[in-house]
Amino acid sequence: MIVITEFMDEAAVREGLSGRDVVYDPMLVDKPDELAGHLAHARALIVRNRTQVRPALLDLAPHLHVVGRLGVGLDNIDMEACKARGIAVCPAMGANDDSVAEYVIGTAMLLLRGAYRANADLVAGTWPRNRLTGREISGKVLGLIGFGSIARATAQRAVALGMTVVAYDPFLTADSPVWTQSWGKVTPLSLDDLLAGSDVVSLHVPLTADTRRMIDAAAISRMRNDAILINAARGGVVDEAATVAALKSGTLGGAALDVFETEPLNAEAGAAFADVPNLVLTPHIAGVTVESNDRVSWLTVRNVLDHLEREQA
Ligand SMILES: O=C(O)[C@H](O)COP(=O)(O)O
Repeated sequence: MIVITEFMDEAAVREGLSGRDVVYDPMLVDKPDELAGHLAHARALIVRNRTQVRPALLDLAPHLHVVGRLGVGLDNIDMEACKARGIAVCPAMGANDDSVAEYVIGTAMLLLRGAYRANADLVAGTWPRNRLTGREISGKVLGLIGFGSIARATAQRAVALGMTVVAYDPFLTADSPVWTQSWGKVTPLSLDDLLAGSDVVSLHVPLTADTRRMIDAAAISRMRNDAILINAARGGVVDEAATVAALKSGTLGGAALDVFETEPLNAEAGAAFADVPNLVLTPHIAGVTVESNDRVSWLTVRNVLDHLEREQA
């Protein structure tokens, strides 16, 4: 049986998994008893970021061979526990790169320009033309924290728009070939230099013990007062309270937060973000577009079926 606990492209389920024994319920993640019943028969499990694939879940799935991840973040999956039980984990590598890259560029342009802030004024009949003289993205410095494939897709777009791109990635040496791409160069920098010199800082790191709260009040204080911070990586990498405080005091120019320490953000946690200036909030959709959902879903179907077929051979 293939058990799918969160939403995916329905055509990929219907056509890609036709003839298979499949349980597909986009809300199954929120029905633990039902999920436990299905896990007893599961040979494959397909999840997004909410299903916690921890030992407690794995104990309920004695026949599990493979976990298909409809995305690339693996912080909801205990990789060691899966490895110890011989369960393969297949992330949808590369399939949502373009979606996240477009989100980063889109929110950077939106926040630099400030052009979204006029509706109430225009409706009220005022004409705040001078106040809304925003900034261009061309000529600005984009600082990428982490330089994996999503960051590279973002850098390519930024270079095409006339930005200078710098990046901090402790896993890459200064002589790595990745800094010179066919579309241009990216300059490796220390984290401090990147924070101090970037107009837009975007995060592209997984959530680990090393990256938790890496953008805290001290890191934000190193950034320019007019800088834009974009977190489409994972909540927990950015200190939310420090970001809100900096936006309110004007020591940070703007922020786009797509991911949060607690997801889904409930009304109580959400209240902390009410009336914060120059803040764009989105519900973890940077990696989810119509197109990426299609790519991610079909890639995951292929990954899971390939794995099950290899096991049977
Ligand atoms: O990790 C990812 O790739 C993104 O967060 C998208 O995955 P999700 O749809 O499971 O959130």
